Amino acid sequence: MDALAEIYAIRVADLVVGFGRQTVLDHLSLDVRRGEILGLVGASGGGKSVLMRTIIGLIPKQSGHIEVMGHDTERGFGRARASVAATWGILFQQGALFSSLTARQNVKFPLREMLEMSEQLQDEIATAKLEMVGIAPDDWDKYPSQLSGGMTKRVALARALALDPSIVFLDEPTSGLDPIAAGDFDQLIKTLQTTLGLTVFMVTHDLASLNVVCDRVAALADGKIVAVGPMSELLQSDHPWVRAYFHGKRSAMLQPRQN
Ligand SMILES: Nc1ncnc2c1ncn2[C@@H]1O[C@H](COP(=O)(O)OP(=O)(O)OP(=O)(O)O)[C@@H](O)[C@H]1O
Repeated sequence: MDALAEIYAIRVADLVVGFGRQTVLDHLSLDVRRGEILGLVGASGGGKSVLMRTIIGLIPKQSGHIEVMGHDTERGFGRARASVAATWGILFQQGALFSSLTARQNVKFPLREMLEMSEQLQDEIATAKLEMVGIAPDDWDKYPSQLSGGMTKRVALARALALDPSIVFLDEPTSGLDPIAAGDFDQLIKTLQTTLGLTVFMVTHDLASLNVVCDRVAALADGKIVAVGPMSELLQSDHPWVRAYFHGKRSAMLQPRQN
């Protein structure tokens, strides 16, 4: 493995992705360091989900280069591709739990699909993951419709962690949660980063999450990453979109009002 692959979990270089005549990502480059929590911000419809989905291979790229944990994601299908895919877990925007399966069965699902192991071992791993994300035993056999929004996100996170990935992709993990539940979820992500050494790639509009949990923040505008660095640096950025995002009317509302 080359020296850069030891530093970076994800390397995206000169990536172009589009649909028909629309170019969404226009020669975009971004490196995500191993073990960091990277927050991705950008305008609605700006291409954050497209970037995430292209990295994990759900959307084809037109050109450019993507490497995950030192592997070119394009090279080799079958076994090699499966081993790359097993290095990440994904929490989609809508939680996306299977509604006909209980919390525990949802977490068992990837174990059953990807590994050969006894039912008992699947149960043990699933319950360990549910405990890790703070779901109490009374809730393990509930169906998604019986769980709160915050619990659903936690179960979805437990499922994303089922195969012990080294990277997790989170698409707006705190959307729809009240500020207390969102703060608890942020804390959980931070704890998992430190205890498991996870690399976290997180799309979010949540200013508090960006400020509290992200080691670095990347801003996507006009199909490119226009600024990347710790939040303190992003706040100093001269880029017009980044300035508008962090210093616009809504973020100003976070400051106490001067009467
Ligand atoms: N499968 C697809 N086919 C065609 N167009 C698509 C597809 N997926 C996304 N797009 C288009 O790509 C653009 C970027 O969408 P994307 O979902 O990445 O935005 P986003 O930055 O995640 O927005 P939001 O913050 O609102 O979730 C949009 O114009 C969208 O319509």
